[in-house]
Amino acid sequence: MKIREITLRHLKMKMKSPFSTSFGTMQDKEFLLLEAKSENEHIGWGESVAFDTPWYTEETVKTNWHMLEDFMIPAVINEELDHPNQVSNILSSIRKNNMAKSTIEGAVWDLYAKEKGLSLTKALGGNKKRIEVGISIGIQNTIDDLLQLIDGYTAKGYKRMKVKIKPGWDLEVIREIRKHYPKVPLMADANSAYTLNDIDLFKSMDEYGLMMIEQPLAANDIIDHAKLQKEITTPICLDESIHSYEDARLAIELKACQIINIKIGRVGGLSEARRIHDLCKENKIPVWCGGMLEAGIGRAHNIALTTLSNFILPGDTAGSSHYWEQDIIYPEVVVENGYINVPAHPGIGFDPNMETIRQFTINEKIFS
Ligand SMILES: O=C(O)CCC(=O)c1ccccc1C(=O)O
Ligand SMILES: [Mg+2]
Repeated sequence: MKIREITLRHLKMKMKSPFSTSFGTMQDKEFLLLEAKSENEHIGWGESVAFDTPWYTEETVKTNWHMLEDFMIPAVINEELDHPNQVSNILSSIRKNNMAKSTIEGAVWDLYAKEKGLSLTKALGGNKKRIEVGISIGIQNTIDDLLQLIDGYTAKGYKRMKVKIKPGWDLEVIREIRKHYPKVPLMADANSAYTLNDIDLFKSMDEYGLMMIEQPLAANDIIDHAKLQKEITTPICLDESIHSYEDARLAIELKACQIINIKIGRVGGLSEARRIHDLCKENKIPVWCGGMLEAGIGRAHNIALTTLSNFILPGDTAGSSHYWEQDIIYPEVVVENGYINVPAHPGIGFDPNMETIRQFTINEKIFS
C-alpha cells in the first residue's frame, strides 16, 4: 500500500477539569491529528500525545509538527509499505522524537488494518473482547476533595485508583485514603518527583498495600530505581524511564521495576510497544497501558494495544466523558463497570467526528 495524501491538524480542546501532577497543571489540551489516505481511498488516523510544554518528555506539539512536516511525512508518503513495522525502519535515521514517530506510525497501522479488513486489535494479535480500566486522579486542593472523587470513581466501577503524589502530598494522602477505603485497588504516581534521599518515605508506604508506585525517581535513573526496589516491597512501575525495547531490557535485567507502563507515544509507536509487551511477557513483568489525556483517536489506539495478553493490570484509558464535553470520535469511548468493549470494526474501530475535529482545529496542512 501507498499513502498518497496526509492531512496534519493542530487541535485545541478544553478539558472538563484541570489535571495536576508533580510538574504543574494542564487545562487546555493541544495535540496533533494525522490523517493518511491510501491509493485505495482508505483513511488511517494517528494522534500525537506530545503536550504544549516539554515537562513529561522533551517533545512538544510544535516539535512534533516540525518533525512530521520536515522529516517524517516526506520519508513515508508515496513509499510502498507492506507492513507498519517498516515505518520504524524508515524513520530510524531520525533520532528520538518518539511521539512524532508514533503519530505517523499509528496512522499507518490503522490504514494497514483497514486495507486488510481487520480490526486494529486483530492486526496487532490481541484477542480480548473487553479491557479493564482504572482512573488517574490528579493532585487536589484538599484530601477531602480527593476522597470525594475516589467515592465517585469507585461507584462508577473503575478497577483501580491511581493518585498523583509529590513532596508534601504523599504519605498523609495515602494514609487517609486507606483509612476510608482499606481495600480499594490503589497505586501512586510520582512523575519523577523524588530522589533516593526519600527512601524512608517509600519504606513507610510499604504498609499501605499499594499495587505499585509509578516512576518515583528521575526518568534517566534506572540504577537508583533498582536500588530503591531492593529496599521496598511495593512493586515499582516505570513510566518515563522506558522509551524503547532496550530501556525495558535494561530495567528488567537490573531489576529496577516489577511492572511497566507502556505508552505508545513514549516508545515511538505500536510496533515498539508490542515488542516491549512481548519482552515483558517473556520475563513475567506485567504491563498496563498508560494514558496521555488523549482525545478519541489516541484513546482508540490504546484500547487496541491493551487487548494483547500481557496487559494484565487495568490501564489509564478512562471514558471520553471523563475528559471532554465532546470527543472527536463516534461512538465515544464508554466505560461500564470498569470495562471498555473492544470494537470489532476495521482499523481503530471508531469513526472520526469531522464536525468536532473541524471545530477544534487551529491549524491544518495537506501533504501529497
Ligand atoms: O488519564 C490519563 O490519560 C492518564 C493521566 C496520567 O497519569 C498522566 C497524564 C499526563 C502525563 C503523564 C501521566 C502519567 O501517567 O504519568
Ligand atoms: Mg505516569
